[in-house]
Amino acid sequence: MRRARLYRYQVPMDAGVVLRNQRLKSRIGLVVHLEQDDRTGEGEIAPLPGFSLESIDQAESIARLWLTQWAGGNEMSFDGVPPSVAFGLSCALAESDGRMPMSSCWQSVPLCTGDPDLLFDQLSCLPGRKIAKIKVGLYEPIRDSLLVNTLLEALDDLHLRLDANRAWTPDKAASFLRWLNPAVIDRIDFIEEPCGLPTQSLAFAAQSGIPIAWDESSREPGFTLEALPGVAAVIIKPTLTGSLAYCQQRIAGVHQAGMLAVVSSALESSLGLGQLSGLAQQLTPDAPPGLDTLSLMQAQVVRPWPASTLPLLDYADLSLIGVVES
Ligand SMILES: O=C(O)CCC(=O)c1ccccc1C(=O)O
Ligand SMILES: [Mg+2]
Repeated sequence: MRRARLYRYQVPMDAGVVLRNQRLKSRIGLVVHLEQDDRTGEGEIAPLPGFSLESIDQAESIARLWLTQWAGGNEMSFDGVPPSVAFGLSCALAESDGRMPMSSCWQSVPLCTGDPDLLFDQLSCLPGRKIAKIKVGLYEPIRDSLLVNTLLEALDDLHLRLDANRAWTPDKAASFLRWLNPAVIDRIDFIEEPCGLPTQSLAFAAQSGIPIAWDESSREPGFTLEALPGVAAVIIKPTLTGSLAYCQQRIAGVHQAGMLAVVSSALESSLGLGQLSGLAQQLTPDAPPGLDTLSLMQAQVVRPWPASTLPLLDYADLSLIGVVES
């Protein structure tokens, strides 16, 4: 017996969540619940506006077609299925086949908003190497340098990941560097996409000695996985990448090229974040994932993230939008 249920959730976001210059008022996604005889599996399909090429409505109709075929007993593939749909469906399938790693540590690199006291609290919960992430490039570069200096000078075992999301011109990147304390530079693990163009980011890495990581670039056509000088890591956002098998293959490729693969959130709900946590534990044990985005939402969905105090939406709180069975 195969049965699939498809649900839609809508969760309000915190007022300040802006993605690519567009305010994200609420997060809309799908939850798929599969049953195969006595085994079940769940997955989340949540295309991210401004990042995913597929819309939520397109994702929904493709998921429906796929699930109808699956429930009819067909052997299924993810060829041509958009990334968010392929990722969510493949996670649900892997769970129902017992192939999905379950999270046991629920770890994430904390996203630091600039309040050092808050960061100290978050870091005290992290076992092992102290590492946090800061978004840069939103204000003047000097403000970013001074914040990085302050945090790294205050905590001598802290390491930082920075994320500029391509915000800097080469001039701005240079002024960031000018105000940075040279003594703390070696505790910046990497900066994601400092400049508008990949070639400018590579030049920044060479000039500054700060390793860079590819995020946006790694999902652009024509990108090749190679460890260019100064490139330390590749960010993998599974919802923007594809099926579980494809993400695994991608991560293996990053490792083979000699770089760090870092699993990261595309603002999934607590359900998807929990699965990403388990995947990261299994596939990238040496690189703590970037999953600290749940606090941008006002509720959790179906499965709780243990440390979160947000209210939990149950299946009864979601809209059931489809059931297919064999
Ligand atoms: O990577 C993380 O630590 C958090 C996730 C994150 O930064 C992010 C989440 C959604 C869309 C874009 C981004 C980004 O990399 O800027
Ligand atoms: Mg980024």
